[in-house]
Order: sequence, then C-alpha cells, then structure tokens
Amino acid sequence: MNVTWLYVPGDRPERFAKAVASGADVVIIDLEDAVAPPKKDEAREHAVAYLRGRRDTEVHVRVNDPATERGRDDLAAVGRLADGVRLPKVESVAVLEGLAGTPAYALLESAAGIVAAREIAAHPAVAGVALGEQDLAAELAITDEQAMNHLRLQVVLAAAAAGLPPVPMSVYPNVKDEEGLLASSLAGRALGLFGRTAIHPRQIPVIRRAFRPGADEAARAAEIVAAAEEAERAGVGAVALPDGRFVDAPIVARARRTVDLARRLADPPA
Ligand SMILES: CC(C)(COP(=O)(O)OP(=O)(O)OC[C@H]1O[C@@H](n2cnc3c(N)ncnc32)[C@H](O)[C@@H]1OP(=O)(O)O)[C@@H](O)C(=O)NCCC(=O)NCCSC(=O)C[C@H](O)C(=O)O
Ligand SMILES: [Mg+2]
Repeated sequence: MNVTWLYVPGDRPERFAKAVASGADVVIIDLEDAVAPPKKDEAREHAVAYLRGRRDTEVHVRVNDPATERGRDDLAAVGRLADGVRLPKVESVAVLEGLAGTPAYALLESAAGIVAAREIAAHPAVAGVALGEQDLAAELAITDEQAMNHLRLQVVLAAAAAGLPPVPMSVYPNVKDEEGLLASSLAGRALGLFGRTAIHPRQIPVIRRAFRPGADEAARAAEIVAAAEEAERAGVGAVALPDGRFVDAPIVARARRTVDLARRLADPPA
C-alpha cells in the first residue's frame, strides 16, 4: 500500500529525477495548478518524454480539469504512458465516462465534488479518491480544522463504502514546518486517512514517520501473524493467541498489513 506521493511541476523536468530520488512511493507530475498557463504545452511534452523513458518508481500525472479541452488533450497524451492519472476538480461522474485502462484517481476539491463523493467513488473507472483541501478551503472559506474534518470523513466513508483504498491526506503547504506536518499527519491518521501527498522531498520522511506503526502495535501484529502461520501449519482454521484469545480473518489480514508497513517504513530514506 502506498504511503507517500510527491508532486513535481511538469515544467521543471530537471526535478523529476530528484522527485524519484526522494523515496516517495509515487511521483506525480503536475500539469495543473503548479504550471502557469503559458507553460502548459511544454509541461505536457516534458511529461510525455519522461514517461517514455525507463523508470522504476510509479509515476502518475495530474492532468488539467478533464471537463476542459486541455484536460482531455492531457489525458490523450499521457493516459497510456502513466501508471495513474489524477483528475482534478471532479464534480460528477460525467467526466469519468469513457475512461479506460490507466487507473484514475479523482480529486474532490469543491463543494459539488464532496456532495457527489459517493457516486464518484463508486464509479468503475475510479481507482481512488482524495481531497484537494487548498481549493476546498478557498471555495468554502474554511479556516477551522473541525469543519475540514467533517469533509474529510465524508470522503473516507465514500471510499471505504466503494471498496477503494484508504484516502491519502491532502498537501501540507508549509514546506518548512516539519513539526506542523507531523502533527497534522497524525491527526489525519486518527480520522482514517492513510498516507499523504507532499510537495517537497523533505516532507517524505516526516510523512513516513507519521504513518509508521508504533512499536506496540507492530509487536502485537507480529504476534497475530505468527499465530496465524502456526494455525496454517497445523491445518486449523481458528487462530489462537498465546493469551488464549481467538482472532478472526479480518484481524489477521490487518495484522499482516501492519507487519508489512512496519517493515517498509522502518528505515526512512534521507
Ligand atoms: C514548493 C516549491 C516551489 C519549493 O521550491 P524551492 O523553493 O525551489 O525548494 P528548495 O530550494 O527547498 O529545493 C531544495 C531542493 O529540492 C528540490 N525540490 C524541491 N521541490 C521539489 C519537488 N517537488 N520535487 C523534486 N525536487 C524538488 C530542488 O530542486 C532542490 O534541489 P537541489 O537544487 O538539488 O538542492 C517546490 O517544492 C515545488 O514546486 N513543489 C511542488 C508544487 C506542486 O507541484 N504543487 C501542486 C500540488 S499542490 C496541490 O495539489 C493542491 C491541491 O490541488 C489542493 O487544492 O489542495
Ligand atoms: Mg487543487
């Protein structure tokens, strides 16, 4: 399961390799708001050239608004090359019709997008959803975290009900405030959000730290996985813990994910 995503502006190709070197699980080349209108064509060309090369990291492209001609042209150019496309400002399923192949991630960044979250998340073309909190806060004049939490939970619910992966957190805009990023990421984790999108390489280790399972949680999960393996070896379905309690399959599956995550996030890259 991916934990970190890093945006890099499409008109800064000299930064693409640095974004990959950051250790982010996914690099997102942005053609939308990080690129000024006069540079949009050039940014698309840089993205296409990069995607045609060999790469080991998962690379997504955030296209322009898919309801616009520019957005549709972006999709036509990068759709078959990218590992995923991120669709900004999705407000209805209309823009999702006809999308096929490349996994599409819908960004809900407006009141209309949040209201339509369940329908959008349930659309077969959608591989995941996320919030765009900068745009949302601007539209709704939200300055209060509790108010934003209300919107976040609606998207968390919509994603879970549709069987999508957990919702990653939106960007933390102050790239120098690592303490604030950590505190905000821990608060988001407690809401059921998982992982986070970054805008600067230095944010990646902080996000990894925020989503790393705690030592107790990891030890408990390892105990459950060991008990499950023992039950498998013995050919029995019921998994008994050393303290005599039995756990069921969803608990074992969750424990396996926790063990995997603890291992993957154990040594954050510099
Ligand atoms: C935020 C930035 C504009 C800061 O850039 P800058 O001031 O140049 O950063 P530094 O001088 O600290 O850079 C240090 C080195 O790190 C490299 N760097 C910086 N950022 C990136 C990056 N994103 N990817 C790869 N490498 C990066 C620099 O090249 C320096 O390297 P070196 O010279 O070797 O030391 C900048 O970080 C940036 O442009 N970030 C991405 C912005 C972006 O894409 N925004 C769009 C997404 S935001 C969003 O989605 C909001 C959402 O829509 C919503 O509504 O909520
Ligand atoms: Mg936005």
